Amino acid sequence: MYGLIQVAGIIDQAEADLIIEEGADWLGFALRLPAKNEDLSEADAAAIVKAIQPGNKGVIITYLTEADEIAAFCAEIGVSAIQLHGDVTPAELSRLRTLAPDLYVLKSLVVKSDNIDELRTIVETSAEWVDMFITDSFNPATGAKGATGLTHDWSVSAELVRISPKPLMMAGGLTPENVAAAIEAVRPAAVDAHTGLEDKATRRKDREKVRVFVQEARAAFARVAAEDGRSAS
Ligand SMILES: O=C(O)c1ccccc1NCC(=O)[C@H](O)[C@H](O)COP(=O)(O)O
Repeated sequence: MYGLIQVAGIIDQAEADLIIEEGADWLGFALRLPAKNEDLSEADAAAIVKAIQPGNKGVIITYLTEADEIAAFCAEIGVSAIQLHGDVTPAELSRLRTLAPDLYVLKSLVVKSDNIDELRTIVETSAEWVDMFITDSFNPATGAKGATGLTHDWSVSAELVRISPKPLMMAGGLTPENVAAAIEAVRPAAVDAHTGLEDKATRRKDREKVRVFVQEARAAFARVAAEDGRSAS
């Protein structure tokens, strides 16, 4: 899987439609967060997921950590992919693989100023049960691990791409302006953005920002694929 584009933080059906119309692949729904500050209800997320056509995919983004609860929640919402942002142990990831063998599992690697060794260990101990890793940014001021709008040290993401046996999605402060440089520097299999695609006043996705983000990402993936002698999906 190479050249995938995810847009996260879907608020409603109109936003999901806009993102698909502008060419993104996967839609991320942030649900069951620790701060309980979800942007939409679980019922609304389930209805949007149900309407997604083959070729696109709905992904739950969550802090759940228990395999039984994760598998049951995915079945309830009707998704076939989950992005785990909490501290899920390798044992729970292994149990999740047994409980839901067809579920596509993304595991976050939250980059801080000094935690590369910890992230390397997560990759080594979890890769067997993960389909894709996602690097993201930590905000030391708030403790937030996602939707921070902050970039992190891209050399850390690039190192994780090099050592991971599984593909890596890159996130954290990506925008239409920096996504091409990020893909060229880090060489991830996929990219994800949330706040960098929002209109600052309304906090809703801005069609032009989504359009340019997708165009810039697709062009950069194609350039990197050509350089590396592989084909972009
Ligand atoms: O998207 C959220 O609302 C969210 C909330 C809490 C944890 C993670 C969350 N999202 C994970 C993502 O995939 C975001 O798109 C990613 O953090 C990038 O966000 P941004 O830096 O705003 O582009």
